[in-house]
Amino acid sequence: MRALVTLPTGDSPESFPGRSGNCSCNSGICICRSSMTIKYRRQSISTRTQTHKGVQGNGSAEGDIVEVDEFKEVNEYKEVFLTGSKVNLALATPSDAQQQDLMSSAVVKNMIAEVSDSDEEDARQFTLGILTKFSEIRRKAQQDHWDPNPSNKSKFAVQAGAKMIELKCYNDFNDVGRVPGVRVGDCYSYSYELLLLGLHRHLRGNICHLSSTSEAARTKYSNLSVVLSIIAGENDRINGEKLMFIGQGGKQKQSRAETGNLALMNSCNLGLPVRVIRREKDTDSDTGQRFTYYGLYKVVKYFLDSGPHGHSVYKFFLLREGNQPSLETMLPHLSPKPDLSSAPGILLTADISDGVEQTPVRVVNAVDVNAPDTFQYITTVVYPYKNGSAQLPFRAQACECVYTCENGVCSCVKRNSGNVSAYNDDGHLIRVRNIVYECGPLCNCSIIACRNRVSQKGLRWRLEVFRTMSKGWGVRTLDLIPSGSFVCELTGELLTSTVAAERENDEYLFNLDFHSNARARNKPSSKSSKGKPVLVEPATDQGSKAVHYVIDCRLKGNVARFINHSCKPNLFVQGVLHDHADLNRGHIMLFAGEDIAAHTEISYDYGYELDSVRDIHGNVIAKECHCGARFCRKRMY
Ligand SMILES: C[S@@+](CC[C@H](N)C(=O)[O-])C[C@H]1O[C@@H](n2cnc3c(N)ncnc32)[C@H](O)[C@@H]1O
Repeated sequence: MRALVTLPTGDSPESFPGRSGNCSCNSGICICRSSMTIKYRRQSISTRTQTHKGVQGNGSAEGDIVEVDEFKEVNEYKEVFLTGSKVNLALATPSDAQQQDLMSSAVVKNMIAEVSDSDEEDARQFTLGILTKFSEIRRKAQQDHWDPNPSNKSKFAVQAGAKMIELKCYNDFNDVGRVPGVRVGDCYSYSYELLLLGLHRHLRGNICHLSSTSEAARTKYSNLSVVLSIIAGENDRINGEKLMFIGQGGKQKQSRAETGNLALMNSCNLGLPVRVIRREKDTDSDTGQRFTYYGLYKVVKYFLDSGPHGHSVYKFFLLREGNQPSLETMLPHLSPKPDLSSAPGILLTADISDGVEQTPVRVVNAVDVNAPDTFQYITTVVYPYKNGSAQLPFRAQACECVYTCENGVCSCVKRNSGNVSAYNDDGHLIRVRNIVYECGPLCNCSIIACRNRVSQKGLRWRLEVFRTMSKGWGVRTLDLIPSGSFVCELTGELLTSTVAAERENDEYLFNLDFHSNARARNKPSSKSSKGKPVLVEPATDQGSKAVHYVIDCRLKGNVARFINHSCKPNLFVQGVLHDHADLNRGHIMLFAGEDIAAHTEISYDYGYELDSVRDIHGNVIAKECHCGARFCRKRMY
């Protein structure tokens, strides 16, 4: 069935659809089903407005650091899963007998917090909420105090981290075991992120431990200091399930059995799990490094050995615990050249684009024996042919800029509403617009250096097509994608709706709804359901008779053809013009609506209205939705 790609319907800041929650929005009308959802929606409005210039409707100026109540959504999750009675994360105080067990190295059960699926989902949302808020405050600080020196970027993280702590927007989970909401394979760029999530509570030290005088140590761990987490760096040898970790000290003198080393010895003797985070160099990361959560390990032995600085050091040998997602599937970079024959049913192809994309797109199946249907992989939209030539849309206007394009100078940038670029200096879309004008093939500026060409440079993030349990194929990201980043275009054959109606299979048809949006825009007095005026787009050079267009990506398409619908999507659609000027045929670009953790399925709202699909007799056709979102509508249409 044909999906209506939900296009932005106004330049009002609330139209950042990745966070639309329980609202279904179409053609400027949003229906929100509960007051709670409306509240969430309002919160996402206010957090997004941080990057806007001028005074917002709620009276807060653009430069304001977010107010405390904007963190309510995050803190509400926190209340539910951290302090609510539903989830018992805290271990009960052990009886004497239990303490004996602890002391005799018995495996401590319950250390991997047993959390139900729905509570885990709450915890996940809480976790992602923290990351999103942190990145929003950090980006805002960076934008306000622009500093061209990349090595100074960390100071904005420090400011943002301090602000998050001041606002009490962090996870205060402070115990041994798994942190709910954090998943194996999650990647981070900043040590502040680890701290705010409660994953590793030290900004510099590699061993994070509970002190022996802490409440938890006194009640659960026999007055012993025990380790919560360690960061394994370059000197530590990690081979998937096995880790040789070098303890503290050993630089100036022999390392001693104290502080972190002692806590690791205690964890070993008590048989307690330790969270392991791997630190690696990563040139793609803002900080030049990446932290990846590898899961829970147990210290199985320790010994004194010669260290890299000539003094003896304590070395700890750790083994990964069972019952955790396998590292091979969660961390594909562990096996850069996967051997297809050794993993039948898991890795089907290392690159479904067959080299056409600059970043390979893997296909994996851990569910059944199916493989994706064959299709032609294309990176740009294909236009229909008539009388032997492609029916190309109107020519785009071009700028005369030399090298790069700046606000107030470039004629393409100026075509955007407000006369300013839609992107910030990091190339993130600042907010959703009716349409974004980028520079194009006729422009004079440099294809590489121009900052107004964000969505035409192909795939940047590692995406993976995977077999879902109930939705066929889906797409997940293998990288953390920051909010506002361009993810991919939806390519396919561009057809008129009349031609598309004759196509047999309509599962991969996407309506381009620019026309109805344009109609809404042409009524200056029209109001969205929230009472905000819909902004009027400047007059366009499109023809008087608008045609409805549809993209069919079944036979020709790209990775976007596998992206599923969600009632709480993490992507949103932004129409972009760069190589032509026809508003009815804008490029369908997908952007991240929030920080998307690695290994998360990516999704957008297909935009169906319920009961809008009928058979030839007029009977409603319903299709179940399996997006699994907390407030799923239960039906796609
Ligand atoms: C464009 S395709 C998406 C990729 C598709 N899952 C596949 O296997 O190729 C759209 C189809 O995917 C399925 N789908 C997408 N999102 C879904 C959801 N939330 N619940 C159930 N099915 C979904 C529906 O069958 C829909 O018609």
